[in-house]
Amino acid sequence: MEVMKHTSTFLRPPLLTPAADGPPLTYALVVLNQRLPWFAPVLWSHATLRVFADGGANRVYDGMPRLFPEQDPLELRRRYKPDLIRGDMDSIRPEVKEFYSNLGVKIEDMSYDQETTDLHKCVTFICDSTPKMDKSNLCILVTGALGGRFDHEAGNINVLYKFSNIRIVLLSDDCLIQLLPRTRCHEIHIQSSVVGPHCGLIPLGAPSASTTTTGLQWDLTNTRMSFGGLVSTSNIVHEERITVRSDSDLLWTISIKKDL
Ligand SMILES: Nc1ncnc2c1ncn2[C@@H]1O[C@H](COP(=O)(O)OP(=O)(O)OP(=O)(O)O)[C@@H](O)[C@H]1O
Ligand SMILES: Cc1ncc(C[n+]2csc(CCO)c2C)c(N)n1
Repeated sequence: MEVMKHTSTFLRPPLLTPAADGPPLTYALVVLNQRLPWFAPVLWSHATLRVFADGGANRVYDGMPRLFPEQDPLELRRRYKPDLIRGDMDSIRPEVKEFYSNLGVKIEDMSYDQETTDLHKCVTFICDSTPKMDKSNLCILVTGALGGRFDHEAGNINVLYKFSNIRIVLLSDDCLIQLLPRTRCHEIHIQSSVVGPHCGLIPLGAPSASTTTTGLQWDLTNTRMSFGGLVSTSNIVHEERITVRSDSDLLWTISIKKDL
């Protein structure tokens, strides 16, 4: 079975990122409508495509001047200009919409679609603008995806399952989540300066009859996992390299260090 490697190098400034830490990935950033994390500028500098989901535009407009209080707010807002604003446009403020529109940013009102979330709409755009052969190197980073309203959180996690062939990382201030598809063996390289030690493995889509891990304090060996049975929470990374193999798709979560 093919090995899929995972790293969190996107949380370190690009200049500090070692070249051979993992597969060379192309990053896209989606900003959702929750408070901008303080490491958003680092994610921004890794990304080659940046999309604001509806009210996510307000969060960058308000949040960047808050993160850099000594800098000119107008200059900051011009610098952190997205490639697209997409969504059903019920949350972006009129003056924010006007500001980005005047900068020439395309603003796509998709209010005709009340079946899919704004995150789904943004991920669809990123996939559509990435050539098929490059999709295996694509990694979509999503800020504001966790915490807050539980229906939104569940909807955001559902996007991981809907696009299970794409690397998508959901981020909050405190942790990140990604899907480990059952079709691969997984090697997770821990950058202990930015993530850990708390982690978890969660069989959210379906129970697992057999999951095996290495590198964790509480490793699993052909273990059954399910809701109502065992779910691995508050586990601890013990080694720099974690391996996971399962007969079911699993959610991997790891804490983000407070002071990177
Ligand atoms: N509290 C939250 N927790 C997690 N994700 C959120 C939260 N609020 C917004 N999001 C994410 O940001 C996206 C954009 O949110 P926004 O509020 O702009 O539009 P919306 O989806 O129409 O929300 P609402 O249901 O509040 O009208 C949402 O689709 C969701 O993915
Ligand atoms: C069963 C069901 N539940 C909720 C919605 C509502 N909804 C789901 S995604 C979305 C867009 C949010 O920007 C909205 C309004 C629906 N369509 N179907």
